[in-house]
Amino acid sequence: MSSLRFDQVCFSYGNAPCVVQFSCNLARGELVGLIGANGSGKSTLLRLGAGLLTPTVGQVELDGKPVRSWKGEERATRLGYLPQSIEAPLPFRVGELVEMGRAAARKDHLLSCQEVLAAVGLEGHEQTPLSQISGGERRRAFIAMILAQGGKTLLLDEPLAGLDLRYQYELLTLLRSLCQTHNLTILLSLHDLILARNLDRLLVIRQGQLLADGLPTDILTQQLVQQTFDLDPRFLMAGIVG
Ligand SMILES: Nc1ncnc2c1ncn2[C@@H]1O[C@H](COP(=O)(O)OP(=O)(O)OP(=O)(O)O)[C@@H](O)[C@H]1O
Repeated sequence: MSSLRFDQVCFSYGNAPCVVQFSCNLARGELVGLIGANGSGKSTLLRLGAGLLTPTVGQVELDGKPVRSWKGEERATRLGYLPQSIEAPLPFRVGELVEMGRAAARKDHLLSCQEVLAAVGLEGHEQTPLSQISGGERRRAFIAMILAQGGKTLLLDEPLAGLDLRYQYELLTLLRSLCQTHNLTILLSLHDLILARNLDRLLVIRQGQLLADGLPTDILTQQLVQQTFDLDPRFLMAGIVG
């Protein structure tokens, strides 16, 4: 059974179509990247996956049931969602944020507070106010909260944005090991095609439609990248495509 399934999903903001007949199955244990130009619909797809938006047509299923039919706490124990923007002023400390994630977790949650903070490189920062850490550190604190929540399906909107190279690779390594050892399903949007080559599978979208779905080494061709981003064919892509 797939963990998350999009079945012929369409979505419009008002009269403007944003997602067009999008279908895919995400299996347990997969670390999947979502690639596309600005405005192509990545965040919208992740919000549909999290049940924060309702498809105009089609269905999104989480663990075999329509995602929105899982109620509040039940959904929170199954699914973690990291929004793209986490700018809200928060009068909390790092440890309190992580505890909020744990409050939603089941008894058999995956990782302790200490473990998730160590995993994102914020050990010893439990008492630090969120207002006193950098943007990249704040993103890592939110990722720690989502890991503490213990859901088996994670939808992460640009989790690597604003992280320096070390933490980008450390976070990817952590996410990969969670997929392998705890059978998590992770769908994350990203813009860096070199980092994307480290994922198990990529979904490439253009104007809300699925252009390609497969292994990074198979699908990241010069032609696909040019089509995805409307690039001038003379643009040099050494190191980006396989
Ligand atoms: N709340 C909204 N109301 C109306 N239109 C929206 C809304 N949110 C997004 N859109 C539009 O839907 C389209 C897809 O937006 P979305 O944020 O899903 O793209 P994205 O691929 O995540 O972009 P980016 O890479 O810039 O984050 C864009 O044209 C955007 O303007």
